[in-house]
Amino acid sequence: MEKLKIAGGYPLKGTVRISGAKNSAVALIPATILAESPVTIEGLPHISDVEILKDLLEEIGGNVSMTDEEMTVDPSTMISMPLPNGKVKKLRASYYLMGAMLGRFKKAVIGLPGGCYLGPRPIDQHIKGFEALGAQITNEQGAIYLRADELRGARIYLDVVSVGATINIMLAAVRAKGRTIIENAAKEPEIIDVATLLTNMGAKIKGAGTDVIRIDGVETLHGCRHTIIPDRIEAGTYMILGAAAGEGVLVDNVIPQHLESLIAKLREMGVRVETSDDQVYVDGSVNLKAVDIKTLVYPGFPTDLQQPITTLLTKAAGSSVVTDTIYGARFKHIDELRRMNANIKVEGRSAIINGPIQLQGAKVKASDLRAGAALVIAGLLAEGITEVTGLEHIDRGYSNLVEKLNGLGATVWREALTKEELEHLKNT
Ligand SMILES: CC(=O)N[C@H]1[C@@H](OP(=O)(O)OP(=O)(O)OC[C@H]2O[C@@H](n3ccc(=O)[nH]c3=O)[C@H](O)[C@@H]2O)O[C@H](CO)[C@@H](O)[C@@H]1O
Ligand SMILES: C=C(OP(=O)(O)O)C(=O)O
Repeated sequence: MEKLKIAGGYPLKGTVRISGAKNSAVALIPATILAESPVTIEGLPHISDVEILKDLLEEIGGNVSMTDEEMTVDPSTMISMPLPNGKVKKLRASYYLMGAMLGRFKKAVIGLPGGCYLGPRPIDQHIKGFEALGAQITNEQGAIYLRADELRGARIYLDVVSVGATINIMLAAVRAKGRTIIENAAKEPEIIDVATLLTNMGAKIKGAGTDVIRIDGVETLHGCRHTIIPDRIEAGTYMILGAAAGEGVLVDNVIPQHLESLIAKLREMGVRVETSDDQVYVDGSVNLKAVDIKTLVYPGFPTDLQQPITTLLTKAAGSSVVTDTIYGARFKHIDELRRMNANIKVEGRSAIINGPIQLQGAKVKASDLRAGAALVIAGLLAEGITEVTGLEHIDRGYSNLVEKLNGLGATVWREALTKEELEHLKNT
């Protein structure tokens, strides 16, 4: 096991290229199960979630080859192998295997998913959707059993706007008989990306990216080639980093429209942000103003950037309130930021940040993926050396992090944990 060491205080400058979107990749890879000939996905990020999903597709008999950022999946040899335990537990998105395997095989057994602990992460809306399509579902000893004699299109109203449920229902419905209508659907760019792949595979989907999606089921789907969208959360993280410690950071391979809520907030704080077709330039060498932020479904401010922007707000003059309406317990990073001298308190679903404060290097632990991003930004801003453990979370979602940061002029490196540190981590 390793830790990340960061020598803080160096100004960041230069260009960083954004990788393919994790939250698309984790749905696109399971979606390949639905085809009957090889599917190639280009531009995948180097992250552990992609590796684990590749292994899971192989476990169910798929033939998967991967070269750098390109994965080709031949799903023709796959079988409906039960996956009650093991790697499915390692990531939240293994729940997309439910929709994809149900669509292709009309049955699936999938262990209840893991992923970052952000408070309760129910899947009742996914289950409601599958049931509406005609599946019988039981929960036995921590695994979900799904079976259908046939899947029939249905009208499904989501009680909460959920990215996961929207995609999962779409995956099952593309091979159901007749028309499915998902109402109150989520509108995130990753949903459009998955719908684009499915459409290239021969599915008939209209309305992805709006709150009503219509799907006309088809008998079979075929292989195709698909290029993934850039990761708006990775891009947002580097934009925040540029605003925190940057003297001109150019974020390349990004769709600026996906980040309008963040761009608006950075400008409100006084940061200079310029956009072009596929780049965003951020100059943070200004005095920052406090702002209030509320996370919302897309196109609102993303919950996945709530933790990183909290670190930036420690540098802003005044009192900022950050409220997470999606995951109200996504505040595990706050105690760690306090250890670094931040003045933040949590009240209910909100963090109240008082600044400006000079952060100090410390030994901190990432409890989840975006907490990790928040602590890395803090380390870059802090005086002295910061050591971040819990890298297994960061590795789920940030492709080539050390190389990208050092490319911007940071001094960051990975080091093996000592025996004492390993022992200490086991006991905390
Ligand atoms: C709307 C939103 O911001 N979604 C984010 C959420 O997606 P993720 O897919 O995890 O969450 P959903 O979009 O599915 O859920 C949104 C909200 O609905 C609730 N819910 C969801 C499904 C369900 O069956 N029942 C239910 O009550 C969740 O608890 C949550 O409060 O986290 C991902 C990883 O951090 C982000 O990439 C997504 O952008
Ligand atoms: C929490 C995240 O991922 P997951 O839902 O896959 O745990 C995230 O992408 O911020």
